[in-house]
Amino acid sequence: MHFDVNGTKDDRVSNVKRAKSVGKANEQIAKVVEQSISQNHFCVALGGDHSIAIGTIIGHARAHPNLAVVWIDAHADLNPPLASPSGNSHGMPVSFLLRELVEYIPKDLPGFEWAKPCLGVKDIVYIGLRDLDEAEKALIEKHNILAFTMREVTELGVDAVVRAAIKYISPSGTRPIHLSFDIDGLDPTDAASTGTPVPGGLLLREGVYITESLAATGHLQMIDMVEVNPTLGSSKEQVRTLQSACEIIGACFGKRNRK
Ligand SMILES: N[C@](CCCC[B-](O)(O)O)(CCN1CCCCC1)C(=O)O
Ligand SMILES: [Mn+2]
Ligand SMILES: [Mn+2]
Ligand SMILES: [Mn+2]
Repeated sequence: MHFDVNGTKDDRVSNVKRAKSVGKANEQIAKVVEQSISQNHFCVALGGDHSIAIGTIIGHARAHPNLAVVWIDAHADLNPPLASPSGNSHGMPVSFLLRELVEYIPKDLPGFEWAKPCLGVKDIVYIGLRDLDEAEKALIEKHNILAFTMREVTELGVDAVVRAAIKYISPSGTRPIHLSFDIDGLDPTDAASTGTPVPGGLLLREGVYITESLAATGHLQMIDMVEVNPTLGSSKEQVRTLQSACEIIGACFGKRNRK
């Protein structure tokens, strides 16, 4: 039995663990992000669970409806609630954001009454994928969602991948960009202190390069830096993970290795 902050029952509903708390928290996050972006701030959301991207992206889209999203992650986070193998909301956020998936979202989810999808499948691109569930593979295939897995990153190289990603989501080069950066998109050698690490990820150097390239468009508006869990791993791994997160956030503000 789980309870929310008010001590009322908050159990698994339609296979979403702690649905009410997750929904209500994201409702607040969306309000704060919308306000911050509307005041022309560059917004940094620190997590914590990747489920916060439901709030950050819906909030950002309220201020900039023409939003495009770059999702850096070992995972697609695309499981509709009833297809999730774990019931963990951090594996679901993208399914709540895509208009084409609205039919898969349970209508009666407590706390999520406010959450309306704000992206089309062409408005998002993945980089770093290497651990997908069956439903996610099927949805990516069915909706032709652009995904550069670690295989493509290795084959094409990070420069070609990020150039292709930017060309795809912002051909005119003027669309507002939201970077949702799951630290587990990086290789565990650079980010071990996270809940679901997966070997064979992006090097920190590649993560920095992708972020710098997005910043160089002049239209990167916001970053989610999520799934950082400094309670996991050795102290050395914790320091390394936090250092990597800071490097990526720093890269939002321009080149790091200035000559
Ligand atoms: N796809 C997973 C992991 C989600 C990771 C969330 B992220 O990206 O925010 O870190 C994994 C499900 N997986 C199924 C097979 C057994 C191990 C867990 C899920 O629980 O949905
Ligand atoms: Mn998580
Ligand atoms: Mn994630
Ligand atoms: Mn992940």
